[in-house]
This record gives sequence, structure tokens and C-alpha cells, in this order.
Amino acid sequence: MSIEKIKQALTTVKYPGFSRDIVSFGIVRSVNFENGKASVSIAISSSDASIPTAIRDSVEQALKPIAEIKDLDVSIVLTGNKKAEASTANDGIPGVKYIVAVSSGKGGVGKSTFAVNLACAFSQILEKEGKKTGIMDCDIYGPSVPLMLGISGRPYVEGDSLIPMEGHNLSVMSMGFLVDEDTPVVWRGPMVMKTIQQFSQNVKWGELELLVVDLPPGTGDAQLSLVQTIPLSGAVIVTTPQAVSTTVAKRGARMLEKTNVRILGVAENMSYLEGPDGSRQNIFGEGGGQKTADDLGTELLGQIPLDQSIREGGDAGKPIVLSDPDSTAAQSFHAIAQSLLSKIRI
Ligand SMILES: Nc1ncnc2c1ncn2[C@@H]1O[C@H](COP(=O)(O)OP(=O)(O)OP(=O)(O)O)[C@@H](O)[C@H]1O
Repeated sequence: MSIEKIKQALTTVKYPGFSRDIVSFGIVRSVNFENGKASVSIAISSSDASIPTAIRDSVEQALKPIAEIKDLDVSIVLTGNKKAEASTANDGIPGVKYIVAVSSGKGGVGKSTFAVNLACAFSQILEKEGKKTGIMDCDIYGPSVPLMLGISGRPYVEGDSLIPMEGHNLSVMSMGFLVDEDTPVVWRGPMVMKTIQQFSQNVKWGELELLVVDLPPGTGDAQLSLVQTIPLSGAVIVTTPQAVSTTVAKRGARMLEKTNVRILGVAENMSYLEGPDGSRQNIFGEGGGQKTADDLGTELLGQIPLDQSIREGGDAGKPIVLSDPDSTAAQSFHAIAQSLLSKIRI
């Protein structure tokens, strides 16, 4: 019996909430085998109390089929490395408890539309608890959140800080408030990163229970620098039903995983067109969201229909979650917001 065999079996154990296994994650400290007794030592940095138990259970399950192991000792060492924490209440932005990023591998999947409606759904839920929600639009190339929320003007500056704008019971900050609509945003790489870092760090949010961050599309430097700057509670990957989006969405997710951002789940946008009789037409194919979620070892949080009112709501500055709360789309956004809240609030 080789130790390699045990290590091999451990590669089937996924870190909770991640598609990565505990061996490639680098948290397996040591593996020993002597006289039928296997000892595995694992170092975990998360403050989430459910993680050590979940990992211990999965390790026991994974090693059970190895007949040579008569006795097993799994020791879990808790370390204080913040960077590897999968999910915690956020202490990176003063006053902001949780930060959820909305990401997509490429543009045009409706990421900003999703982020705005999700923020409105969070706001409706959290308002009942007397708590506030915010949204930060980091899409510096095409900031569309102000338009989608019908907010214009310039934010106040207080000392070195920007004061967010307010609309629909949301605190809102966007690069769109800072650059003129007609001025093409042509930045050089390093400037993009500097700007985005300053932008994300210098906003006085006040007390927020949750901040939704609309990440720039793609998997480039701007995204990377943002996720390194803002300690996220987790990220949602938005994709569409097409097979091609699955590949691109996965590329985006891998980038997030590399920076230890917890993937909270996948949301599929433009999933189907609902007929007046309730029938569903899969205009853009089907299964992309589920496949992306399966491949990433996470869950499909929900499907948002293709709905003309979603676009109209975006263009008119009144997201569908607010304008038609009983619609299928609004209810999907609510369900997604609820399941995200229960994930990050463990
Ligand atoms: N489910 C939907 N049904 C109908 N229209 C939608 C839906 N989702 C998004 N749209 C529309 O698709 C267009 C693109 O959406 P949006 O700007 O949100 O995409 P995006 O992925 O954020 O793009 P980019 O990343 O390039 O900013 C918008 O006109 C929006 O109103």
C-alpha cells in the first residue's frame, strides 16, 4: 500500500463551494500510513465552522474503499491565513458586511442587467430587516448601471472619498458617474488597474449589509486586480444557455478560483421565452447553465427568462424586480438572492 494511493483518493475530495480538490488546493499537510493506520493532516484557514466537518466527512468517504486502511485519523489544523478563506463576513470595506461579485466570462450575457436586478431583490429582502444594499459598477469600459437604475449626476466628494448616489433604496457607485458619456474611455492597462483600485477603495458606503459588485466583463487584468483588491464573500457566474458561453464562463470562474474567491453558484440568463400559455421556448439552446455549474462543482442558482420587459426596464431605469415584482423573472431574481443570502450568512 503506497501513500500515493491515499493521496490519489484525496484528489477526489473537493473543497466545499469550490470545484478544486483539497490536494491541488494545497491544504493537505501530510499523509502517513503505518500498520494499517492512515493519518491525514489538513490545514484550513476558513472561519466557516462547517468547512472542517464537511472536509473530514468527505475524506473519510474517499478513503473508505481502500481495504488496507483499518484505522483512520484525520486531523484538521485551523490556521489564520485570511487570503485562503472561502467566505466570511467582510471586513475589507468599512461598514460593508458582505460583498457578492457578479461575473461573466464575456460581455453581452446580461451581466449588468442581472447585477442590477439582483441588487434590487437583495434590497427588497434586506429592507425588511432594516438593512441596506449597495451596488458598485466596476465596468469601466461600458458602465451601464446608472442608466439601468435611472440615476444620473455626479457623486459628492468628501475629503478623499466619494459618496454613493442613491436610487430605488440602493447606494450606487459607478464609473459612469465619473466619466462623461461621450468621452470614450480609452485607458492604458496600468492606468485601468490603478483607477479601478482607487475607485473601489475610496467610496464611503456607510452601513451596508450587502454590496453587489458588477465586475468588468472578461478575465483580464482589470477583473483580477479588482478581486484582489476587494475581499469578496463570493461570486456568481452569469452565463447563457449556449454551449459556447459555458466554456467562457468556466474560464472566468477559474480566474476567480485562482484568487480563492468562493464561487457561490451559476445563474443562467436569457434561458427561455415564455409563451402566453406558459410554454417555454429555448431560443438560445438549453443546458448551458447546468453544465457550467456541474463542471465547476457548484449549483445552478436559477434561470432568468428572455423577456422584453427586462430590456425595457433596463432602458427605462426601472428594473423588472421593481416594476413587475410578480413576473417570473422577478421571482427568479428573488429566489437567487435568497439562496445567495443563505449561503453567505452561514
Ligand atoms: N433576460 C433578458 N431578457 C431580455 N433582455 C435582456 C435580458 N438580459 C439582458 N437583456 C438585454 O441585453 C442587453 C445586454 O445586457 P447587459 O448590458 O446587461 O449585458 P452585459 O453582459 O452586462 O454586457 P456588458 O458586459 O458588455 O456590459 C441589454 O439591452 C439588456 O437589456
